[in-house]
Amino acid sequence: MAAVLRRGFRLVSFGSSQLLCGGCKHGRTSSLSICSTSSRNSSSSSSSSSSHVKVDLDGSTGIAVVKFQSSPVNSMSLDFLTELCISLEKLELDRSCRGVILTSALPKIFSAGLDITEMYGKNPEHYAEFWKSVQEIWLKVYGYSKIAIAAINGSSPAGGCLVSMACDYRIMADDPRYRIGLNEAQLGIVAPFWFKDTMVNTVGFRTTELSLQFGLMYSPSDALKIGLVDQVVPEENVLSTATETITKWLAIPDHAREISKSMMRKPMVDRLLASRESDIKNFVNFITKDSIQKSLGFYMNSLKQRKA
Ligand SMILES: CCCCC/C=C\C/C=C\C=C\CC(=O)SCCNC(=O)CCNC(=O)[C@H](O)C(C)(C)COP(=O)(O)OP(=O)(O)OC[C@H]1O[C@@H](n2cnc3c(N)ncnc32)[C@H](O)[C@@H]1OP(=O)(O)O
Repeated sequence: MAAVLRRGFRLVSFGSSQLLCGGCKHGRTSSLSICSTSSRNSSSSSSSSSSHVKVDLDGSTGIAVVKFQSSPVNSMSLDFLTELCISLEKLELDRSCRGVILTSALPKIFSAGLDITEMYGKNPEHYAEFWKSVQEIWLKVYGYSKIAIAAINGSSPAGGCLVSMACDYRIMADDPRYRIGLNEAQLGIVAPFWFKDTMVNTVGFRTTELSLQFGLMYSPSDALKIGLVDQVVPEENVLSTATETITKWLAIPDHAREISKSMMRKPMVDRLLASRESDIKNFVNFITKDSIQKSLGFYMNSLKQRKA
């Protein structure tokens, strides 16, 4: 595992094509992975669990279910992102896994997006490390060589929406109280170019333009209308529909699907890989501004007051 973690992003030759393969490099991975528990049975199915992520791999189907379990709202902290990245990397390297379903173990929430407390009141070094882990999860999911399906069984703002969009297919629960979208503008922050491009590639330019400027959050039925999700189903059917869907994808020869995916996504992945450092600098400059810190503080208070 340590060797896997030390390795950076690399290109794997596959016939005449090169596929993307990410590496999760946080430098703080070993202590996190030591905390995880895992078991493997005779049919090569396995389960593992760490504090934020639970993984069940069915060796007979090749399908892994990756559940977010970070109470109360699956906000994406540095630890959460690190664990998720390691789990996905392990599955990517596991020959018995052919596809993953990302979903939540918590009721009503897929993910509350990036953990705002990681972007508030900390020092620039922390912001840089955090942003690097955000880049890594996007690079990992968007450039994933295996099939990735989002089973969105709750609200999914901002970073939650980004991770969903980075998957190959999205199935959302039909509860009208749930919302999904890139709402950054409502927090007084700005989605960076790779968030924006991921959305453009999912729903098109005009819809993204309106969504980003207003920080729009969509109900499941509206998300379906604009193509932000591909299917809306009763909540109790989200996981079974995701399993049926991934089974259809599994009928396609892996190499043909992988190369097709890489052909579509590699230019965007390469763009971020080429500008990671400047993107981190932009983020740190932006997030350390007094006015932005003030907006985030105000937003966090409003979340707490809404509850009171
Ligand atoms: C031009 C240059 C550009 C450079 C780039 C610059 C900047 C880009 C920067 C950042 C991009 C960020 C993307 C993000 O993901 S930001 C996060 C956006 N997320 C949200 O807005 C979600 C906010 N949360 C909610 O709407 C609700 O909490 C939710 C619907 C998810 C759940 O509602 P519910 O009623 O069940 O639960 P609550 O009582 O509201 O929350 C419980 C508890 O959790 C805390 N919390 C909620 N969300 C977050 C979060 N994202 N991070 C941290 N903490 C969160 C909430 O405050 C409650 O805490 P407590 O009161 O119990 O202490």
